[in-house]
Amino acid sequence: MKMANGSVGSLILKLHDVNAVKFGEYKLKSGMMTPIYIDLRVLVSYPALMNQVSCLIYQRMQEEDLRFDSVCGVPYTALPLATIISSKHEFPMLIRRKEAKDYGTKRLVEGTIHEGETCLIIEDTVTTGTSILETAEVLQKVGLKVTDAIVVMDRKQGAAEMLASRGIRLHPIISMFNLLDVLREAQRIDSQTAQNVRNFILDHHTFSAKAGNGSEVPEKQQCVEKTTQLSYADRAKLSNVHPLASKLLTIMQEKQSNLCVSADVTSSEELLQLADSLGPSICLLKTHIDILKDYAAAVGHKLQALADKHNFLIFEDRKFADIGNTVKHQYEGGLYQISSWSHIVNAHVVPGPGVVKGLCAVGKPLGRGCLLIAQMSSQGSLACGDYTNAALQMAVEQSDFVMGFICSSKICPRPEFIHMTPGVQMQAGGDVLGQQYTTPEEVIFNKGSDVIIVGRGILEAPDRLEAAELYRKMGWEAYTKRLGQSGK
Ligand SMILES: O=c1ccn([C@@H]2O[C@H](COP(=O)(O)O)[C@@H](O)[C@H]2O)c(=O)[nH]1
Repeated sequence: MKMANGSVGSLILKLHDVNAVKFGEYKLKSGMMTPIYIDLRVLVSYPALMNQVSCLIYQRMQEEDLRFDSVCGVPYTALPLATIISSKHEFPMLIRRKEAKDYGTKRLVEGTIHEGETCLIIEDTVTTGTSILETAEVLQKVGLKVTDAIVVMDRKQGAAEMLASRGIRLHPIISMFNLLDVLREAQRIDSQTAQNVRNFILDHHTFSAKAGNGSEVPEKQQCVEKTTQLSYADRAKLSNVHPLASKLLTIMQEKQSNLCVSADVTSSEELLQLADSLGPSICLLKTHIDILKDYAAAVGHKLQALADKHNFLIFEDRKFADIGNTVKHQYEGGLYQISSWSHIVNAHVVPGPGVVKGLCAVGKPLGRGCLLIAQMSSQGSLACGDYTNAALQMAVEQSDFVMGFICSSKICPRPEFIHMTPGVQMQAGGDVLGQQYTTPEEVIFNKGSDVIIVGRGILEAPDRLEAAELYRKMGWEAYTKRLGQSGK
């Protein structure tokens, strides 16, 4: 959330005060049962709150520098919000009728329409995003463009992804996870309630990038997608899982380790010594081979031997980011010949799908896999929002080679994808160059990721092995807690 968390935080507490946020068992419009219900219809009874929400919406328009000619609230709850904003800031407003009149003008959109102009949609709450889409389609039918929508509350169940697939950017004021954090911090809810809701949200993502629609995922499919409660072992057996992802999940289960050590050292000897000593504690060894001052071809082969000896995989954090033809050469050739020794590599999605196609041409015949960088741990990272959604879509489209993501939290409901999170230390914080740290518990338990990537937290510890074991145990405990069982 770019906005000052203070004002959003105070709004969340006030919404809770007026019973606009309810915990219990509720049925959504779609029939889906939910442990949390957001009812912003009550806002009309609280004019001061209504004004606060409208101000935050306006603030968001300014921050995002949104360009539009008119606003339209999705009927009915967002109508008064759009009206206040329109009146206060003198933006022309349009009203979408839910049903056309059968007399008079029979219009579906009221107000003066100038074909080709852009209309900004305002909505109160989104789950799937279909209400926004329906309104957008009506506006588009009368010749308007819709590129953006602002929503007060995003339940984080797939609306942003669905709308992005239809060319509409979603700008939420409050996200579900933000709401849970604020209510939990203010002791309005207990940690168990927060976790139940979090798991529910993570497990009930409604957008299927392949289907490309906002319709809710059928109940049967949802069961398969309850990733946070599926064990690594169960996920390893899924029929559509990438063979290397299956191997990694099996290793994780066998070694009770979701720890990837980031071996950011500059001498080959130290790298190999690290791989040998920490090997029993880790599921994955991450390298930056180009920081070695003394690389020789033998290093890759020795790493492979250690990976076999200790049963871990190797992940060269090369972050490919060029056109397909170039990355092919970078992956298989040059000094490092990465494809010959590294099981996993990763890529930025900025070049488009060609980067994955290029890597796949080299890596797939060798049984290698690729992670897409959907988010980054560094402060001010641009890998967020639509960019993250684009990475997700690209992964789904090339899932024969893409096995997961580098991300800060679980971003995809599909259990065949592995989520790996860097920027992990025992305590939250950061370094002077913008790295941001969260704890193993936060990453695995709260954010639903699968693998913690730890570098300096281990490398700078007085006893690296002891530190690695500590991280392994913390990561594993967070995972078993998430599963709701111990030690499985
Ligand atoms: O978003 C990202 C992507 C990659 N990294 C890499 O992970 C390690 C983190 O090292 P620490 O010492 O634990 O900070 C490092 O190799 C980065 O290149 C990342 O940090 N964030």
